[in-house]
Amino acid sequence: MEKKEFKSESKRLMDLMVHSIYTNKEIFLRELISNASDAIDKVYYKTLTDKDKNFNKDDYYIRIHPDKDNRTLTISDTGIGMTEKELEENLGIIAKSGSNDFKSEQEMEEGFDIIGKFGVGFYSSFMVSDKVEVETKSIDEEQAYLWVSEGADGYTIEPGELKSHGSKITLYIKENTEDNNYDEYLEPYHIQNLVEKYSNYIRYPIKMVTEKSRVKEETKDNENPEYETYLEDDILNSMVPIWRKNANELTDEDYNNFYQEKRYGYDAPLAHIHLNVEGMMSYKAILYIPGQPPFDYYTRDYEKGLELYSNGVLIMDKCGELLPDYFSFVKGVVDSEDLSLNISREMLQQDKQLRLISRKIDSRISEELKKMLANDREKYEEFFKAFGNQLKVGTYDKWGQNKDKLQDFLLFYSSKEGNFVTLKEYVERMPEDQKYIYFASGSSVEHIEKLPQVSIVKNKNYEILYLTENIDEFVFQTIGQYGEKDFRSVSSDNLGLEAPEENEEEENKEATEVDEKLLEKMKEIIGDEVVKVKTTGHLKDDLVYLSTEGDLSIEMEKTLNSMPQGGKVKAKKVLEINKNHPVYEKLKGFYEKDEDQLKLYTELLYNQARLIAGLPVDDIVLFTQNISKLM
Ligand SMILES: Nc1ncnc2c1ncn2[C@@H]1O[C@H](COP(=O)(O)OP(=O)(O)OP(=O)(O)O)[C@@H](O)[C@H]1O
Repeated sequence: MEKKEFKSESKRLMDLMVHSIYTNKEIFLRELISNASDAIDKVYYKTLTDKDKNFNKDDYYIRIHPDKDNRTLTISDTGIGMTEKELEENLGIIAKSGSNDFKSEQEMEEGFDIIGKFGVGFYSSFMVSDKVEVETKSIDEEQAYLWVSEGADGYTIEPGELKSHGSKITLYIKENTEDNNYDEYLEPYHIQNLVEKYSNYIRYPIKMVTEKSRVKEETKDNENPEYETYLEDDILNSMVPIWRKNANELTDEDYNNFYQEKRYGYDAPLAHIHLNVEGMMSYKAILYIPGQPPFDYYTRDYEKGLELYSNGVLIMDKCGELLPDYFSFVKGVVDSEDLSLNISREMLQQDKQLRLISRKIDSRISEELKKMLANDREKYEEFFKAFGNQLKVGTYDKWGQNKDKLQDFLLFYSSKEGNFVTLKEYVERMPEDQKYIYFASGSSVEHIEKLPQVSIVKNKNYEILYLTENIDEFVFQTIGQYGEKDFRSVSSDNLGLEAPEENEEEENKEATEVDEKLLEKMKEIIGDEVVKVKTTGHLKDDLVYLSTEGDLSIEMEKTLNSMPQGGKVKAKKVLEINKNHPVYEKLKGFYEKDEDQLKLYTELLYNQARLIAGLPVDDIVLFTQNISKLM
């Protein structure tokens, strides 16, 4: 029989599983049970939407069967099964391309937590097995198939023997090693514990035949009664959905386990919200704020939404209408008795009841975040690191219609304390004479810190917000004003600062005729790339920088021009020169006496300023030749 190869990335992942450094191997059972439960959900849904099919509750269950003699553990379900093509597509490739992102071998060795980040579902079974068989029959096909793999080498598919739809996964459990006791995955009591820990709220019965002991009926009146063992089919899980329970019956661990079981994320959630609403519209919901963004979160592939149940029946696994875009990271379930089972996507959009729920959800998430920001700053910063960009997008999205709501959730890095502050905190501690909320943009905090124009504002003892994300300046532009204070870039040609005291005299006698002519000449040399060349008395050691006139900053210019359809926008750049620097005196000396030197110096200064601003130098060879000339 032909052996097929896994697609290359799957092969790597498989290798990783087989030689797993991941200590939490037991999660394989949760993954397989969740897949089984999803497969039954799919049949259930099919029967609800297809009048010819009936769903008989007793026919749907998951069965676990450990067999110590053969060292196998079997997990079977009566779900939808897979066709041959689906087997190939689902188990031959890792559909979740995010797993492809896992980095170098070295990172793998260092314990790069790929499972924590992406989840590996079915493949996790190779952490505990030498060989895995999947026998499956699709509800839509007569023929069953058997998929077999011993790991990274590949897999085979041949006809199987199952007669009714569903899947049967057989794991050939590894032998014990020094570090790992694989035997326990064949122990019924251990399996029972794992199911309770990870899969307790799976909605279908998880059955296992267990051996029990009892007093023999005929000896029960004896002084020393005899015992006998017998087999009983047990249901291992409680099945009552967690959202139907009272919040006070549940612990954080229960909520976290449910989150894991539902595979909302593979991390621990930062917070959960349990809603139990009675009234015009009655519903229950559990919402989570995850700890980490899913691998595809900031891509187009990410689909927001909550699971929507109608009285315990899953009707949609990602109902986007329930969440505003700015909270698209939230995961969870909503279950309402008042929703119709046959609700369609189109109807959902206009559904008043759903809008009622979504408004409530929106306000509860806001409340939760406010609480976190006020009471647990560390956690909030962790949250913001993960999802802050989404809140920023939300602030400027839709013409800023949600800015008032979202602006207080934003954090920015502050020059003052070297940590993150809110706009409120910034404005509240502004000195009285400070006119603006100052910000500086650049690729990193380290880069921004060194900008000449930053030192100007810092010397005044004013706090500066450091913006390192492309979107940041657009957010400020959308917010416009905070606490009646305007935002002002430190690269603006008008910083609203008093003239430096020690230079006051200098400042006043400014702009002699020579100065003016010199600056005009320099502007002429540089050409249209700048709108002006001017002097500044605010710089200490630095010689030049580029400021801008008007609303469009250099950072915005970069961002806009890097977009796929980005046109050629141009910020109105101003070359600012430190008039107290000896080089400025030199320039004055060159004026009218040595035009070539003036040209050389001007071009060098302009290009230096471009480099400081993170802009490319047009003719880098000429630039270096010019430096060489001076040297
Ligand atoms: N017991 C099963 N019955 C039917 N289909 C299954 C079963 N197990 C897995 N599959 C199919 O194989 C696919 C891949 O499973 P896998 O566990 O690797 O990822 P997933 O469940 O899609 O993702 P994740 O585990 O990250 O949520 C599933 O999406 C499903 O279509």
